[in-house]
Amino acid sequence: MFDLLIIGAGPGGIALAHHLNQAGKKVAIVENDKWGGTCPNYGCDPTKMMMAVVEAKKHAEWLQGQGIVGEPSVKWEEMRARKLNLTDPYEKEMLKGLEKAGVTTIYGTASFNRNGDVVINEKTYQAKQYVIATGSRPKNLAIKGSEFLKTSNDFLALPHLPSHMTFLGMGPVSLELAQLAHAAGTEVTIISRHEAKIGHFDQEIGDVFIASLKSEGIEFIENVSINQVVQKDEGYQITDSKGFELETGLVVLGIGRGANLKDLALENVEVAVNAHGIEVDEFLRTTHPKIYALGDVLSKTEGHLTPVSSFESAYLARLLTGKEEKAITYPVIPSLIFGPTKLAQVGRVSGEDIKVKMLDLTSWYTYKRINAPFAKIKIAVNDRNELVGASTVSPLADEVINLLTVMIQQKISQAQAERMILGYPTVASDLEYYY
Ligand SMILES: Cc1cc2nc3c(=O)[nH]c(=O)nc-3n(C[C@H](O)[C@H](O)[C@H](O)COP(=O)(O)OP(=O)(O)OC[C@H]3O[C@@H](n4cnc5c(N)ncnc54)[C@H](O)[C@@H]3O)c2cc1C
Ligand SMILES: NC(=O)c1ccc[n+]([C@@H]2O[C@H](COP(=O)([O-])OP(=O)(O)OC[C@H]3O[C@@H](n4cnc5c(N)ncnc54)[C@H](O)[C@@H]3O)[C@@H](O)[C@H]2O)c1
Repeated sequence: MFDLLIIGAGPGGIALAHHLNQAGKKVAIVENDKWGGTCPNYGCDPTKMMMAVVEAKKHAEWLQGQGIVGEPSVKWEEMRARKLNLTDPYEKEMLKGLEKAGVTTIYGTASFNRNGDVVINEKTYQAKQYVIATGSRPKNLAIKGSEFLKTSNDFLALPHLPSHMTFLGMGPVSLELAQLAHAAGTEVTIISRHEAKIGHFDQEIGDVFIASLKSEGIEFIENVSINQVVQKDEGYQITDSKGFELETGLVVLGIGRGANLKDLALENVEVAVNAHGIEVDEFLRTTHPKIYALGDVLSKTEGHLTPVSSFESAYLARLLTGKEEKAITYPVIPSLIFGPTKLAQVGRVSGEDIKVKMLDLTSWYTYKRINAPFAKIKIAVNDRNELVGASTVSPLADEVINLLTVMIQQKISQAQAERMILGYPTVASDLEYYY
């Protein structure tokens, strides 16, 4: 009998396995695909490894005629080979790490039986407690020809790109993958079923991000709901019910992800789920007394992101080893969309009780240095002049948003920011001038 059996070896499940193993618990972890889960195999890591190439190209282009001679170009096949060499070994390293630490690893699909035990490859396993960390999978569209639609996993596995590609949806998956394809020479169209608006991001700042992609030549089509995909000689024809038609080499889905529940047989253990995933209370407990859940598989508003899964696994490790008694409370969580120009947001940037200002940063030294064409920030402070939120778009938005996240979390006011000395010239040395 194990102390704990974890289903799903993504960032959430693996971190929890290590935490509890180090605490002396007898831990088993089950995986039915790649050890490490979505982030290192199909998500964050491979996409950002490729994005580094696209960023390098753009940074060189921005300095063309100012010292840079010649225009670099991106080759999909080489960029993909780099990803294969650098991120594909993660899977084996993750498995080795678990085995070396003494965690029992089981390869197979886990499901619960009516006794509340877990069955894997027809063998039954028992544990004192179970954690479901099965993550999510891409949603498909229920339309005619949906079998021709590709997922983000399929996109990353393409040996070559067609001359034109279409991305459905306007979330981070479409907006990031579209940039990879476009930089490698493919014409790209992004189709939104509504007006172009990026999820929860501030509309004004989001519009600047969209403008940056449009300036590259990425096409945006709004208010179109595709209802049919038909195979053609050299690709596909997609249509809607109002007469829209587009011929394209490939159609990639970026319309969100749904919780991975299908193999778990949760009906046998009466774990409550809704349309967005598993329901848990503020201690990450499901409706079954021995079963907890964490990560992307949860129905939650905090964001389905790697650091959120990791945060939940650290909390659960403390809870299950008696080091934590309180309910989980999340800190402010930044969200990002990557590219040579990045979009990032944290906290609140609208509301009656806060002061909000917009700064155009393109003339600031930090951005002039790299000749960035798009750089803006919206900053919100409360009546004590403490930062409560920010939304920003620039090539350095990833670094800026993390610094601002720390400042919001620590409730740092302008007076306190002025008393710090930070390296110059960097994004950090701009911080005190944002207030
Ligand atoms: C293209 C893309 C880019 C992304 N980029 C970023 C980014 O830049 N930053 C960021 O923070 N997040 C990003 N994400 C999101 C991030 O990958 C996820 O939030 C993160 O992987 C969630 O971790 P998890 O452990 O909850 O689940 P997962 O990583 O999904 O792991 C769950 C694991 O459980 C396994 N599993 C499922 N069912 C069973 C079963 N019945 N039995 C056994 N095993 C099972 C699955 O095979 C999987 O390996 C991206 C996602 C995608 C798709
Ligand atoms: N940089 C990052 O942090 C990053 C990068 C990639 C993915 N992710 C994570 O991966 C997950 C999936 O991302 P995503 O972009 O696929 O999903 P998303 O939910 O963020 O965005 C989905 C988009 O598709 C649209 N949409 C939904 N249903 C549709 C339909 N039936 N027809 C047409 N359009 C539809 C939505 O309006 C939205 O614009 C998210 O949790 C995201 O946080 C994060």
